Amino acid sequence: MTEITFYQCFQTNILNGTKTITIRDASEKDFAIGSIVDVFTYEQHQWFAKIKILAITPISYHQLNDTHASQENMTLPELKQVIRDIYPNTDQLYVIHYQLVNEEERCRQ
Ligand SMILES: CC(=O)Nc1ccn([C@@H]2O[C@H](CO)[C@@H](O)[C@H]2O)c(=O)n1
Repeated sequence: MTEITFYQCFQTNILNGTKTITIRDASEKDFAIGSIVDVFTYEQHQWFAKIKILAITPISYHQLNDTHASQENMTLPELKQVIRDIYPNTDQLYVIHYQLVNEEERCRQ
């Protein structure tokens, strides 16, 4: 998998580095660790960044804690609500840690 989409409302937090994880279901758990992935908005499919996949860790919904919330730049209740809205019937989730790839790093490829 070489691309990922995010809801447009998260674009600012991804670009300013305050959101450093995303939590997805099994359909999006198969990124290669260390790979660089193009990031698009979900709504318009507009490219806005490249990220490097650092780690992918299984987690169940009830294990979500304040650390995950702060890595999402949300409160825990906000995060749990967002995840329930996106994945209403899924308990098995995956935390994807990523790092924004800047221009310099991109040119070193
Ligand atoms: C657009 C699409 O296909 N799917 C998703 C799925 C999740 N997310 C965000 O990841 C975090 C945890 O789920 C929260 O910040 C979510 O809003 C997203 O932006 N887009």
